[in-house]
Amino acid sequence: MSARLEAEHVYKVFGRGPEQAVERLREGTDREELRADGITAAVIDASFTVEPGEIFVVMGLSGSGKSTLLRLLNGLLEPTAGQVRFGGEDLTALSDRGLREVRSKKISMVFQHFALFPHRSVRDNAAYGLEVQGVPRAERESRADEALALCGLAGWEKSWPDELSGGMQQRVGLARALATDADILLMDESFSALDPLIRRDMQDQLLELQKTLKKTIVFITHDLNEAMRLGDRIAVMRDGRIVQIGTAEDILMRPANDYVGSFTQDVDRSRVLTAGAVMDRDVRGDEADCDCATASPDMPFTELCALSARAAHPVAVLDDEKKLVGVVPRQRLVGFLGDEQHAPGTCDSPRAEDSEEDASGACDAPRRKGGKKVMARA
Ligand SMILES: Nc1ncnc2c1ncn2[C@@H]1O[C@H](COP(=O)(O)OP(=O)(O)OP(=O)(O)O)[C@@H](O)[C@H]1O
Repeated sequence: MSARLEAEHVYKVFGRGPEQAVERLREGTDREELRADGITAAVIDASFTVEPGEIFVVMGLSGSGKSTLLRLLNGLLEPTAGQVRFGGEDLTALSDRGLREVRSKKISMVFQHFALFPHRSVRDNAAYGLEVQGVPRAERESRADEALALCGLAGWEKSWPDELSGGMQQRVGLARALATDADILLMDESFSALDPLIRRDMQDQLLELQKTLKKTIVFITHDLNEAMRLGDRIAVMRDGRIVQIGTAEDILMRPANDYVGSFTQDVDRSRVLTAGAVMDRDVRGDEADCDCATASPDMPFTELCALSARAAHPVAVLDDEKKLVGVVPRQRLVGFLGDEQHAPGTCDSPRAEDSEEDASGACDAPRRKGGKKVMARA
């Protein structure tokens, strides 16, 4: 069973007088002023909740505080102020023994450099966390083999790490984390050392595994594309502070400030946006009621484009109960592919209505409400 992970007003300050430094930060002193005094505010007032089964990505440039935050979450570092709770239990209040217990049984880490033992077989590497827990050999080997199979490594159990490619070695790292059946997976730049194609493959594998495992995952990365691909939600860090928490669409379409906006400029929007994000929600009730193909809110942008190209009118977006929740005129799709952060403006020209229909095949709409055509409103 996964558990909720909560950080509440967490600070981590390195250097002399950390508690006083936190007070100064609370009073408005900025990080640079503290740095001039030889004090580093690595994490400043971080608050968030990671829900069970969620992939929560922490994204930021080098030095923004990601790794420190991760070490606070797994109890390797103690916060200077604030609380980290895991399944409701305050990690900061645990004894050393209690903390070790939580760390070995409930939290698993996957690192960037695979941290495999070269003189242990793949199976023994995958079983390492269980060995630390004192699980008997036969059980740990069968659990390790199961985890390896989940990660696509069935048949490699007896191999040595150096017989495996980088991507496969990282799969062993992932299998080791999964074998312990920990509730929380903390992944620190886990795929950053891999070639782009293998990295993408690992991202797919993680997303696929997560569909059934539903772990609580915190994934650290400096790559926004990776963050957007993996994260149910993304926290963007800058200079120790979390400057925005949101879905990929929130970050892309409603960046909290120019800093976040500047990150999103190179993002391939077509990979991130969905029908729900781009649709016009202002449905008026005079939309087509025909047999043309419709979209669901989570339909990927590229699929929506294909649908729109075949449609004679704006694509209707229906929810699970087949209720109309929005429409997507073709012009709107084009607008969202640019770097505009807002929906395209309204056009009052009566000719706009015709242009969409002219550009594509006819709709044989047998049932148009009140005999009206679908209106292109954007
Ligand atoms: N043990 C420490 N003692 C002093 N300063 C530290 C310590 N650990 C981290 N820092 C400082 O805290 C700040 C945040 O570092 P952190 O490693 O958390 O950033 P990061 O975003 O993970 O960067 P990177 O992606 O390069 O690992 C940096 O200025 C770093 O120098």
